Amino acid sequence: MLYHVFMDVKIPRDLPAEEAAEIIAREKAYSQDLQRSGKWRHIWRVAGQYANISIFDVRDNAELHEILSGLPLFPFMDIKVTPLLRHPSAVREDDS
Ligand SMILES: O=C(O)C[C@H]1C=CC(=O)O1
Repeated sequence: MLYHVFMDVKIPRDLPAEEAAEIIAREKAYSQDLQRSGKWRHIWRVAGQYANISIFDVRDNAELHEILSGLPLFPFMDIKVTPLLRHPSAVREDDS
């Protein structure tokens, strides 16, 4: 199943810089592993915001929840999930 996920990052200002940098480095490695696996299909920075729009291709809601709740930045993000399905007018074969 495909999911559109909006992640809005809100790192508290009083989090020590070293701790924040360590969490961000772990987040990057976690994200890149999932991108290489094909489960995290796309990630785009939202211009002007510390936020991203991502597309996940996972088995079901439970797998998506497991992945998102395992994000090192999970405690510091607002996340909105939109499940997607193929549009009946889509012509591209890879839109599913
Ligand atoms: O920077 C972000 O958008 C948050 C997060 C998502 C992947 C990653 O490496 O960082």
